[in-house]
Amino acid sequence: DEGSATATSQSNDVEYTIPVSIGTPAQVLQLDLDTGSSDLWVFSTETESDQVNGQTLFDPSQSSSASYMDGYTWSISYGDGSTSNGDIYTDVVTIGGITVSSQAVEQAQSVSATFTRDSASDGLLGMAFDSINTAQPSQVETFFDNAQSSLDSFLFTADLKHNTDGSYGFGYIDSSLYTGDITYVDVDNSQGFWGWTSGGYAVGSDDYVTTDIVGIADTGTTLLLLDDSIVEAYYNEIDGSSNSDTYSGYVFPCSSSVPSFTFGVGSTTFTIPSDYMNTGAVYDDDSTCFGGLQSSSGTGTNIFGDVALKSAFVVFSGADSPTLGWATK
Ligand SMILES: CN(C)c1ccc(C(=O)NN)cc1
Repeated sequence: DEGSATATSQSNDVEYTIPVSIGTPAQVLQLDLDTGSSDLWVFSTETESDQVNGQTLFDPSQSSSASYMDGYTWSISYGDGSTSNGDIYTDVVTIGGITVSSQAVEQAQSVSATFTRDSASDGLLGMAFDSINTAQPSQVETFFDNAQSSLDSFLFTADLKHNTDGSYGFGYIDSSLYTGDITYVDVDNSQGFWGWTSGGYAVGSDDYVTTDIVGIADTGTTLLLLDDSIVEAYYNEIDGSSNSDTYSGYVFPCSSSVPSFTFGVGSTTFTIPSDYMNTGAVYDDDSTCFGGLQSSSGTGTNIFGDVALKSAFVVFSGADSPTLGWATK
């Protein structure tokens, strides 16, 4: 099978959600497809009511195909400190026309305030590797893994876009979505992520710096998070920029010009346009803008999040030796 789903940009590309159909009759939830985690979890009728804020709730009692996984629980924490936990049902799940008849659907019984505040997302669709799934007493498989036998090719693609809707493809590569060749790089999934190594970077039109940048491709992280040395070199080029305690990151006057950012992919490079590198004004001062590139020292892992991914057409190829493909668009 081959399928695709619209990736809806939420709140100026903070996250991208896709419609996911769960249960019989179908209950459709908007989930954040997240290549940086491996739990499929949903807001549910089991979620503490004071932690719900407009999200659509999955109701397993209304699904004739839901089956309780007795004794199973899950509990996850993300790089930004967000957490959620609960119990687990299996049910039929369909995404972009691809159906998994018995998918573990983790029910949130409790979520942290960051998830409560995120009213645009009814949960997460983890698409990293099974080794980091948090289910107990034994791990459950991702939708991608469960769908492998029905996908024409064992891969999914991400075509995320700036301030507009893009798409995720499942089981095939839509050649109309990119230009030129796809450059494939090796993936190190030993930590459960789509880990890869970029060969270097350039700030604006400055010289390219050859240096290995070991990171992960993470659709569930908004920003590009890199080593302090690179981040400092970047903000040195923006007048009036500073690393703000108030806003927990690099900010600059919205009137300042902002350079593009180039990163290496195999023997080629990708350039993130200047306007992707400015996420806009901070919440309480419309003359202060927040940068799309921030330090990775908080998470300890370099993360090629949406700011980087939306500059390319990206293939997540999940064979035994997984690879990442990158193409311009
Ligand atoms: C609070 N929310 C919506 C989050 C969504 C995704 C993540 C994440 O680290 N994904 N790789 C963290 C938090």
